[in-house]
Amino acid sequence: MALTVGRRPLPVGDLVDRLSSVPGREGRLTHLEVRPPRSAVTAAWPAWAAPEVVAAFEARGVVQPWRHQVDAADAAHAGRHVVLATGTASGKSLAYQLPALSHVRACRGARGQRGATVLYLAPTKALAQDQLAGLTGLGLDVRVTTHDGDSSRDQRDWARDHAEYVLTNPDMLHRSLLPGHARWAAFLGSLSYVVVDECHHYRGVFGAHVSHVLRRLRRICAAYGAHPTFVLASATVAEPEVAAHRLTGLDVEAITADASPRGQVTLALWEPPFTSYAGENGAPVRRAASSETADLLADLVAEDVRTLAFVRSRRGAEQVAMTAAELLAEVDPSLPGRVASYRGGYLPEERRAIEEALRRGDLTGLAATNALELGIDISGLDAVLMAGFPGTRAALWQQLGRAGRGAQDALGILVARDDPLDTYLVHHPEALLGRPVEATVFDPTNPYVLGPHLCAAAHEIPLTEADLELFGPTTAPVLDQLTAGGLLRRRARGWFWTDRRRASDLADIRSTGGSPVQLVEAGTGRVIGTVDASSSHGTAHAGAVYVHRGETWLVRSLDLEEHVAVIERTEVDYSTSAREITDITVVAEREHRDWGSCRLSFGDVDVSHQVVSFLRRRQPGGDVLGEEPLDLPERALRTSAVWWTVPEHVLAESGLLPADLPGAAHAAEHCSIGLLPLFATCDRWDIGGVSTAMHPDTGTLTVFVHDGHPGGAGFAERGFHAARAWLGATRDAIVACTCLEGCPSCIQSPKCGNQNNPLDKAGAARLLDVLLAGAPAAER
Ligand SMILES: Nc1ncnc2c1ncn2[C@@H]1O[C@H](COP(=O)(O)OP(=O)(O)OP(=O)(O)O)[C@@H](O)[C@H]1O
Repeated sequence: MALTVGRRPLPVGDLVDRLSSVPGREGRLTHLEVRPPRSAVTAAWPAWAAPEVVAAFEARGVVQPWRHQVDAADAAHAGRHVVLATGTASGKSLAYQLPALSHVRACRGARGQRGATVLYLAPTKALAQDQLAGLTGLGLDVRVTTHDGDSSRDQRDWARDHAEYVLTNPDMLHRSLLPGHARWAAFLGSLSYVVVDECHHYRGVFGAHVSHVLRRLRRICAAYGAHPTFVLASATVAEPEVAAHRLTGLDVEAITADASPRGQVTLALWEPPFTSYAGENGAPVRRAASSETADLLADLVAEDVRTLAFVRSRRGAEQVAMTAAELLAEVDPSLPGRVASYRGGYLPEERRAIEEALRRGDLTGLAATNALELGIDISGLDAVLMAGFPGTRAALWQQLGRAGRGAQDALGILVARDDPLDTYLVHHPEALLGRPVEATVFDPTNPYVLGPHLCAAAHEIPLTEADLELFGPTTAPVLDQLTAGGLLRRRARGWFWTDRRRASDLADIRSTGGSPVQLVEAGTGRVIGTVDASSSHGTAHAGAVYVHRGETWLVRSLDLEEHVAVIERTEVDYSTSAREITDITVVAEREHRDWGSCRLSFGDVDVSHQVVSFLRRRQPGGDVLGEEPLDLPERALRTSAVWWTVPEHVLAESGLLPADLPGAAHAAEHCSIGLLPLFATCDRWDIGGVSTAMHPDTGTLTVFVHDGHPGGAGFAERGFHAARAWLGATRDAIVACTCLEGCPSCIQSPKCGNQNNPLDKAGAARLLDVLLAGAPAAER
């Protein structure tokens, strides 16, 4: 029932009362969900487990394993592929470490020679480091090491020639182990287990890439006579058998009954109040989730509650930490030093130092982006703040799981951002809490993803007809395209890679869009941080304001060829936001449904984007101070989209005036983009949209929502299949919003290229009514 804070137990209920009863905070708490504690169900250690491995776990405080750990370990030991989908801190590591370590030791030669090997894959380097610490902490004589971009040549050689247990990531598998398989033959030929940890992370385009990397791994292992057992783990994956099958191509058994003990988990839903500022077009504006989170963070740190605040953007994380520190300084000058920020783009040593300070308890509060999200075992945290819904219910539980590990109680507060999705969720807790986490969405047949992996596979070992099944139903046509394009050569024995380049370089599995842009200090040449290539036009253009660890920098110039932006320290009272224009053409409709006279379609589109200018906005407040043009190249994208059209005669009968149509379509598009993350496992920034009262390709009013990745990521397709529920929720969100003309909680979008103009709230509701009137009552 109580958080342990210092030596004094602090009941979570009292804490929430204290936070919400501060004068002026009335009405902010919209829902309080309390999940009761649960006690453990244990089982006996399996008879096959090596006694010394059991003893090592016992020495670490595991008196008896939990039921699900034994079930999963038994399945893996018997050679059955298994996915363990139980909660955070439910001891998933033990479930695969027990069979893996037992097997490695059992297969040793008489003189200790390596007999069996294990490959552990994590989506981040930090998580692999964490596993390494856990494994070495067992004190067993097993040769274990990490293999990642930071490993030295000696470490890599040792891993290949001697290690029994290698901890790495899909990127290294793709770029190093698989292309260099001949050197790794002994390791891969004795591979018995492949562990895919945090497997829910492999979604969207990244998921599709990793599914092919794993198929390439299976193929190379088979060539060396190995058929490893796959163990997948995730605290937050829906339909685990389906997701695991799609990821590995194998039949996988799911273990989902969590037998670990859990403390009480309390989740508060919190909505910031309206401010006195007027937003774009005079809209009422709520207080920023980051400002509200900074207040709560300061309150919790002042109470000595160890708190992690997850903030969506890098800039937001900086701002939350800075503001909380300023607020704390007013209470006690010793407190500001107990708060810090953490995000991608910091140098690795800075990140390690902050993680360490949080572990040691030198820091009480940390504002972080999801760079800290995955599985990093920082225990003893009491509370997690989320400045904005983290995009998926899976990520929400994952972030909340950072608090209260073990049987300790935990508090989470989700602070709504001023957007349609968050507003909808804090007022519809059942949409957030009453449903299982969403299925991971990705599309392994995407030719933009499959093609480069087929080239990489052919480079590893020439492809034959027998490989077609492994890579899925679109393999044959994609191979034909690659052959016609001269990338592969067809010979009697199969498909060969004959190019001089490394085929694995063709696949950018993290979709970074190329090399990151380095932010270099003018004068000294010191690298301050990095920005992904894909976001560089919008955030590192000349004139952009960039915040790094509380310091403000101004971008002097951006060199896209050299991937360098030159920046200088400055103090300014404004922020910048880029404006982008987007155009779309239909390439092919793949599927459609008739909704009365309206039509819902899914297919391929060409999207072009260009950042054309940027706005300076006064901070605080956000008033526009001015706009400056930019000369940046257009970027083209062939991707998937879902779109809907309303024919002219329906519009004529709808009561909507022709002049209202652009604003109605635009508003419906914004709100539907805002809500798609509830139905597809994506976030708002993974998708984009275009709307028009008259599109040349359809001849009528059309609203498009498209994936933001080449070849599509599966999100728009999901929207097409869940269209009835998705567009119904869109309509409801617009109608339920209490604003008059539209606001960020319903139809205004923070990434609108047109400064949210025109928007017509009532028109959007009418348009969606007309569209939904023809929709079938029930759809999957
Ligand atoms: N049967 C057990 N009894 C007691 N403690 C256990 C047991 N199994 C594991 N633990 C401990 O529980 C903690 C969490 O384990 P672990 O990190 O493997 O969880 P996890 O399920 O992988 O968590 P996450 O999903 O958050 O990464 C560890 O400190 C581990 O030593």
